[in-house]
Amino acid sequence: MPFKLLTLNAISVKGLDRLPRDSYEIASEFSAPDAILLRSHKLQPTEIAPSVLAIGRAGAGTNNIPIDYCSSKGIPVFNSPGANANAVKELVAAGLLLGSRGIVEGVQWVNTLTDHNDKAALNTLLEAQKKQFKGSEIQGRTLGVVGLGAIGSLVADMALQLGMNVIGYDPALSVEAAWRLSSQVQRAENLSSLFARSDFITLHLPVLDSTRDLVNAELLGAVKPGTKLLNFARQEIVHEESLIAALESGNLAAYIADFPTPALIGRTDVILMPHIGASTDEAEDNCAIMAAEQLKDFLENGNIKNSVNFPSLSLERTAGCRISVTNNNVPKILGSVLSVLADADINVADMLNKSRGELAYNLIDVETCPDESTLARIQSIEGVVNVRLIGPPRT
Ligand SMILES: NC(=O)c1ccc[n+]([C@@H]2O[C@H](COP(=O)([O-])OP(=O)(O)OC[C@H]3O[C@@H](n4cnc5c(N)ncnc54)[C@H](O)[C@@H]3O)[C@@H](O)[C@H]2O)c1
Ligand SMILES: O=C(O)CC[C@@H](O)C(=O)O
Repeated sequence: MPFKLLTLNAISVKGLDRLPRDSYEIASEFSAPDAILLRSHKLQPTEIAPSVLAIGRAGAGTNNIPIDYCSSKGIPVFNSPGANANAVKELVAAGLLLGSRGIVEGVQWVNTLTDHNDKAALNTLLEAQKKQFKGSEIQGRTLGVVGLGAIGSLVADMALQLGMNVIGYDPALSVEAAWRLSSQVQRAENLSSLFARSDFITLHLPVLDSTRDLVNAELLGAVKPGTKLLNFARQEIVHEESLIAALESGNLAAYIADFPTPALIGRTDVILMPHIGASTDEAEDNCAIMAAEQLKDFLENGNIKNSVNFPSLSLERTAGCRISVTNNNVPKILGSVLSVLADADINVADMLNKSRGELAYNLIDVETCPDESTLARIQSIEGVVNVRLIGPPRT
């Protein structure tokens, strides 16, 4: 039986092509899909049918997915870390320039000059008026980067190459991200210090309970007059009322962001883009390919890579059947599962077990495929969230 993949956004064909159509049916409507692939669609628990085994997010942020609900049902959620980082980095470069030169206002003004048919007169007008659109250069200015993961580290490098000084803050920097980071990035001890020392501040962290409204009145009150804030992460990270107050006080000179809201649209001190940070051919392809391949390896082999709620785990296939078991991360459950297999005279050929937070996940390769009643006995063990029989390896 082919796997049924429900897509809830337009997904790049290059990604979908990683799923051979003899093994995968792909559609935007299914009553009982095996997996869901989406981008920014705000997924509600009621949209996740009991048949769903996994969810793939073609992108970085997973705040549009009810992660706790998925974990409670034993559904791994995958994302595509880094796959759209270059696209966002390039838009941040544009944001820095749009925030420091009169580009937006200048282009808008030029577009009003449609009735000026005389070239020489037009030129005289342009030369007389261009002083309105004067800006300043970013070279030599200080950029504060909040979050130094896939995007933040590329932005930091790009800013150094443009001759900026770069200060970074990331309290949970991974070892790999630290290796990627240039030694020229100065470390801020805390956010207040980064906000107080920067001419431009750019946000590259996820929205979590701990980061919602992180940029608040206190931090915005600490900025130097003329500071500009860039937000290509998520609107929820910035407390909107405090942002507007900081703009109105004149302390914060501009807000350049990828997340329009009714209160911000139309302000002259704000430049808003329609969430296009990842909207490039390359990023859409990269994200879709990564998400599709991760879903495929999970559906066909039970392996897990780049999940935001499950441990990473990959076990090379042996010839026979594989069972995956998700359980609460408490003692004795794995022992009970193995006892059920032993009672059914099923020999284990290989196995791997890992945990993350409150969940544990096991792959068990067996020499004979368990029948329905053996699987039902495993499912009935207290603390087992789900059990799945994964057929022999697909060729
Ligand atoms: N505008 C867009 O279209 C677009 C595209 C891609 C990503 N994003 C957003 O950007 C975010 C970052 O993406 P990424 O690919 O760099 O993710 P990432 O996971 O590689 O990096 C995020 C970094 O933020 C750090 N962090 C977490 N909490 C922090 C805090 N309180 N203060 C400072 N740093 C903190 C983490 O330690 C991590 O290093 C995503 O979660 C998403 O919301 C937006
Ligand atoms: O899919 C998109 O267009 C946006 C993705 C972006 O917000 C992300 O978090 O990766």
